[in-house]
Amino acid sequence: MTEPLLRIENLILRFPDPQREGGVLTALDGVSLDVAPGEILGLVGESGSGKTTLGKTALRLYEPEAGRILLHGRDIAHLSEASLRPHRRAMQMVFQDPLSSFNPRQSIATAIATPLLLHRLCPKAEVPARVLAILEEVGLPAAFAPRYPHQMSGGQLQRAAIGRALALSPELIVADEAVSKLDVSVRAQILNLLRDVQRRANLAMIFITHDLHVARFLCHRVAVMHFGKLLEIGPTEQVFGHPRHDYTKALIGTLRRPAKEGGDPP
Ligand SMILES: Nc1ncnc2c1ncn2[C@@H]1O[C@H](COP(=O)(O)OP(=O)(O)OP(=O)(O)O)[C@@H](O)[C@H]1O
Repeated sequence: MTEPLLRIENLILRFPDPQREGGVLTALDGVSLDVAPGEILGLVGESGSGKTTLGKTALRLYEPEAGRILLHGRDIAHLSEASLRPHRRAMQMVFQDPLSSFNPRQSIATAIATPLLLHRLCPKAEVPARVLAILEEVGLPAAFAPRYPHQMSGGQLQRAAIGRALALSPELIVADEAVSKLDVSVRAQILNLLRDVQRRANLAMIFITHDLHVARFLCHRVAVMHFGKLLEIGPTEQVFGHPRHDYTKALIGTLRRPAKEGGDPP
């Protein structure tokens, strides 16, 4: 078996409970999983089940209370910010709302160039050409380079956000509801783009979604979360075709029901 790129063991993370003074809310309750190089792992489950918290903790945007986060076998769960720095480049996140993930006063070219310069990934003189190559990779013509975030559509901005993450040649991307705010017509294009770039770069991806159609389309394996626990994990067709838990069965049952009028499109 391939060495996992990322191995998560018994992660526990609690937040203060806003409903009960002094109370805590267990967002991650002993979660363990592996992500192989080049694998897309879907994280599904209802709102509040802990998907985003797990994605952010895997990237060490949160520090877990207990458990291990092994990146290439090295435990990064409790590293200091300074010790984490060399690992940060390898792990990138793409968020749901691309507009709020860009600085409104920075052009797209600057937004992509800044991390390239910060991480000294290419000589300064080559940065403009590298930015254009990245834009092309994500399907944006060079004319977009000088544009500002408010001058672009949601789909175009999400392309730029994917480009900005790819610029750092990461090994793992956590995509958190990366297509759920986009128009249905654009959603398929961005999903195809994610799949193409993932294949080209043999990237590993944790793809967080509440949309089971999307998970089925994109992911090699799927993990189902419920109240901070990982209920089941397996190859996508196995989880969808032969769910083990009643909760997963119920969740998947909703796939077969027609979409409610006015509800989210598939
Ligand atoms: N920064 C935070 N501070 C306090 N509580 C939080 C924080 N982030 C998440 N929580 C709580 O932790 C639990 C898990 O939230 P999380 O956002 O990880 O779930 P999710 O499955 O990603 O939900 P959604 O699909 O709505 O984004 C929820 O009860 C949430 O209210």
